[in-house]
Amino acid sequence: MGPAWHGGDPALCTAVGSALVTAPKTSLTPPPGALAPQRHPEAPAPGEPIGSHYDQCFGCGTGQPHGLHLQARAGEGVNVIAEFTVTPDHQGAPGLAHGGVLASALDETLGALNWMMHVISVTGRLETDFLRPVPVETVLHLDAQVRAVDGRKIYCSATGRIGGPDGPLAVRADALFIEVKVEHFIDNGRDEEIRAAMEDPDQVRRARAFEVNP
Ligand SMILES: CCCCCCCCCCCC(=O)SCCNC(=O)CCNC(=O)[C@H](O)C(C)(C)COP(=O)(O)OP(=O)(O)OC[C@H]1O[C@@H](n2cnc3c(N)ncnc32)[C@H](O)[C@@H]1OP(=O)(O)O
Repeated sequence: MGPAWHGGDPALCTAVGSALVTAPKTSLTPPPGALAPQRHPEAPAPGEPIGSHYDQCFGCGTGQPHGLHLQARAGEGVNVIAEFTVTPDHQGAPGLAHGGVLASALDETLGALNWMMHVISVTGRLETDFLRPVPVETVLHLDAQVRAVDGRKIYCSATGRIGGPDGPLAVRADALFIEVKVEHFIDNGRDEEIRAAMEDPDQVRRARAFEVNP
């Protein structure tokens, strides 16, 4: 039997060895009817730090010893700004950051946009361009913004520059985040961590802040 083409369109499918990889269900370009993003009235003020959403998060958790310890701040629009210092723990090639770590930094910065809209969303798709090598001890200046919203789909982009906020572009990403309910985590997370999170008043407060979305 031949491959089942995605949506009947052969151009959307790629055969890789004996496996079949279907192209993404949605483009990263917002459709014509998509709406401009709205900054939530209770979003943090411009420049205000956006706290960690979970202290064990690899991207932003203060209690995560192996994490990136990214600290994002609210931007003026529906955007956030963050800095990430590449350490020897983050190497791929000698003296250079691992691409997956840089993608994580972009992903985490994009995730912090949740606070600007008071929406809980998770990464559905993340497309990353690596434009320059990023040496150890570099401070990567990250900027993420929402471009458009279409129902549960949040179209967003992020950049990482070296040497300063206006420095050379080293990495960039376009992403599609999908809005979810808090049950997404409760239903899918390992019981042990879910129980601990639900017994932590700070964690419950953070989850409730996300849920308020008039
Ligand atoms: C407490 C505070 C915590 C706050 C937590 C904040 C965390 C931030 C952390 C940083 C960000 C992360 O790393 S988050 C972790 C990494 N991501 C994940 O684990 C997500 C794993 N994936 C999933 O759970 C699922 O696939 C979802 C939730 C993304 C979507 O599933 P679903 O809810 O059933 O929705 P579904 O109908 O499939 O999709 C809805 C629409 O989106 C489109 N869509 C879905 N996936 C894709 C995709 N990959 N590429 C293109 N398009 C897609 C569909 O075509 C559809 O379009 P249409 O038909 O409507 O047009």
